[in-house]
Amino acid sequence: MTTPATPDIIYTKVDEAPQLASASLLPIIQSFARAAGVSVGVKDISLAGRIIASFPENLTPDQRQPDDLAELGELVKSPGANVIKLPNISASVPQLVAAVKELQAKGYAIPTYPEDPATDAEKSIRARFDAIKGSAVNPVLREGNSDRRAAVAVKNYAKANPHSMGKWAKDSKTIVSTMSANDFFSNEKSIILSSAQSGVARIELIAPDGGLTVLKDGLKFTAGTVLDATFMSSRALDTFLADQITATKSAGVLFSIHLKATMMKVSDPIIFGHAVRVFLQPVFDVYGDKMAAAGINPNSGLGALLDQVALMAEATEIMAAIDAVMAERPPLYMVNSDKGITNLHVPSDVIIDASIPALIRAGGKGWGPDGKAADTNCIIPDSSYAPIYDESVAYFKETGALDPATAGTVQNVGLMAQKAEEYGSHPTTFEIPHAGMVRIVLANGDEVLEQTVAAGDIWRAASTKQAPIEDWVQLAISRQKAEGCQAIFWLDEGRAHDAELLKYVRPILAAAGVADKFQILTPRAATRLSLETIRKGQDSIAISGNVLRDYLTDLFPILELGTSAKMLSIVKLMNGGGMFETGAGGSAPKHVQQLVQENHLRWDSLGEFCALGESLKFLAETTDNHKARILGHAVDRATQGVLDHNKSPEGKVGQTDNRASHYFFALYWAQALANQNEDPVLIAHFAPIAAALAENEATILAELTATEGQPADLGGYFHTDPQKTNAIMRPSATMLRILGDA
Ligand SMILES: NC(=O)C1=CN([C@@H]2O[C@H](COP(=O)(O)OP(=O)(O)OC[C@H]3O[C@@H](n4cnc5c(N)ncnc54)[C@H](OP(=O)(O)O)[C@@H]3O)[C@@H](O)[C@H]2O)C=CC1
Ligand SMILES: O=C(O)CCC(=O)C(=O)O
Ligand SMILES: [Mg+2]
Repeated sequence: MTTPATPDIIYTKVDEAPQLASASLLPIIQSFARAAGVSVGVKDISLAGRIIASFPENLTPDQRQPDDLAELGELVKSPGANVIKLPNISASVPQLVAAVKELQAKGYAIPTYPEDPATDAEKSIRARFDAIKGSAVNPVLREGNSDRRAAVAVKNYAKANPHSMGKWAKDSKTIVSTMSANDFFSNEKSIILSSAQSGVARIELIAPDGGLTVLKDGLKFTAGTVLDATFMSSRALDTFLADQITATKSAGVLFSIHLKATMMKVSDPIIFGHAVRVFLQPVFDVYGDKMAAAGINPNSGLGALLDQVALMAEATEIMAAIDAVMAERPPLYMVNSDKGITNLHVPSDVIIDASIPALIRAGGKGWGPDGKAADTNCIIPDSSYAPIYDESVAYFKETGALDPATAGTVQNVGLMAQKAEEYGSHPTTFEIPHAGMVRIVLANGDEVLEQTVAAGDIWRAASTKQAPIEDWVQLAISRQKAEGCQAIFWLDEGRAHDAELLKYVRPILAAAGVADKFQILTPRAATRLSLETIRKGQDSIAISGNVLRDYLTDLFPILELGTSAKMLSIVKLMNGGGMFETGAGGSAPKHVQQLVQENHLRWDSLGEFCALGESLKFLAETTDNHKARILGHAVDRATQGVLDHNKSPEGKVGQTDNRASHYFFALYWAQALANQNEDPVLIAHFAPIAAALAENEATILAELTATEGQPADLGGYFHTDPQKTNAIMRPSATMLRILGDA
């Protein structure tokens, strides 16, 4: 038996809006690529696909599917990798439970998610679900550091067509609140491992009576790794949250908590659970035991809590107690005020990297329960990165909103390779079961990074390997050289982890003779300087660790471009391949709701266009395929065409939507291929296609929009029906015929 050859380019099947967009765009890409002898394959990394792949023994042979994520995880380590990665769902428990329910209803005998696994069988099922939960995809694929920026054409378009910005009032009551002690930032310790210390290590918790619990065994560390350990005190967290409830109420603003329960999939759902519990403290004081016995876990959010309380014998009594407490509390920042969905309903609804920039873009306003915009207390318990938002809020209060028509740009070079800083993985985060001392015991017996902890504290270790750090600094040097602009390492010498990173950064810059081209500033100071720089119309490169990479590549794009969906996001894989992430944002669940209600998809595929162009040019470079190069340059011209002619999707029925935007992309792409003069075969192939697409514009657009305004049936949410999705996303028979797909 022969194994099929790996396609030249791998496109990813994901979820929600980007997957709907792919149902329209990918066949266009495949049809164009085929003409140039380039194959584009698909790997399924959707939440439903990953669940199905995890339980083969429960499924019939035709329901089973291979573990595409594992295959891709291997592929990205090979020099030939060329992957276009779209944003996928990083599932919270409520999303995971909903996806399983949908699959079960479709006849897939997937086990139910065990909230409280008791038997060995349940524990093993739970372990499989835990591997699917949270940011389970990106950390596996990101075998390289991150280069995210707005393509020049995209930035110029944003300047010429500035998006709306809310006004900042000098007396805005919006603030950022964070802990001042006993959090991850203040408790952090960090070391660089020597070669004697490398090898197998374990994490132990020692009780005051000497009893020893091994929290984790069999860890493997390489020499040169930066290893950190820190913890957040649960008692300090609860006191902080209770104080914030009081302070928010007296300030008369909205209460909001901003976390990253997806990437920080162990620590942040626990912190979120503390917020739910402290907000409803009087209810938990009276009914906590009964609620726990009914299987309620506040970490899953207020939404799940209310659903489960409704099933309890004491439902009426407890609901009345909840209503009474809520009436006394400050108003909550809302996810959807029409539907009564609060900030505390679902741990993954409010995701810090997107939520705070959206609020800053709106002039410091969040949505309240009355459906009106209001000033907000943005609560970010850990103080490691809260200063960037605090400083942004302070800066805009002082100087007014940024003007996207004149602002320069902040690009990002992010330390991301090989799960740097454990962002997105977290095999070494624990909710501490009893008081004692946690320490890491290294291969040579050294006991390091000791922390004294109490029951309930959230302790975590994070490691960052030497090779990715060195690669990141080199990437920063080459990006600064290419741009010639300001470049800042966002590192705080006073923070344990950053101080260790600087032990690598400074000598590499000095050896390359470029130390004078870079500044090293704390995140707060770097925020201020970068905002001042772009306000003057100049550019800056933010060189940051993994968490700030995530935060900054939403913050600046949302201010400069209106959304991070338009970003160019390149992952230069360390073993030589390339991964091209589309945009820097997520999977826009709101866009799916709109499609289902009125068959209009406002997802903008500009991120996909940018990634596709880069992927084709990279293929041309690595395989010396000149047709791929022509195809790639033509993609850039098509993207420019979509921008120049204002053919990006807009929000309302009757305006251009995703499908119509793809028609124009195909038209401009075909025209660019017909009008080049390097490859006659491509000209001969694409000239008639370009002509037919242009001649039939009115017919195609009419076919694409015929059912706009009416509800659309996708036959599912997490696992949509392929035929139904195809019918909705490719409704133009004329276009299918021209592309040879009918
Ligand atoms: N790389 C990845 O795989 C990532 C995955 N995620 C996942 O995505 C999901 C949703 O995350 P969330 O934080 O809500 O953020 P999203 O980025 O999905 O959505 C925030 C808002 O940004 C706008 N937006 C995002 N992408 C586009 C686009 N292509 N075109 C137009 N507008 C866009 C939309 O605004 P409007 O409503 O105004 O149109 C949207 O409501 C989660 O499951 C999360 O885990 C999140 C980040 C990255
Ligand atoms: O993987 C995730 O959950 C989100 C990733 C993300 O937000 C980013 O990398 O910008
Ligand atoms: Mg992000």
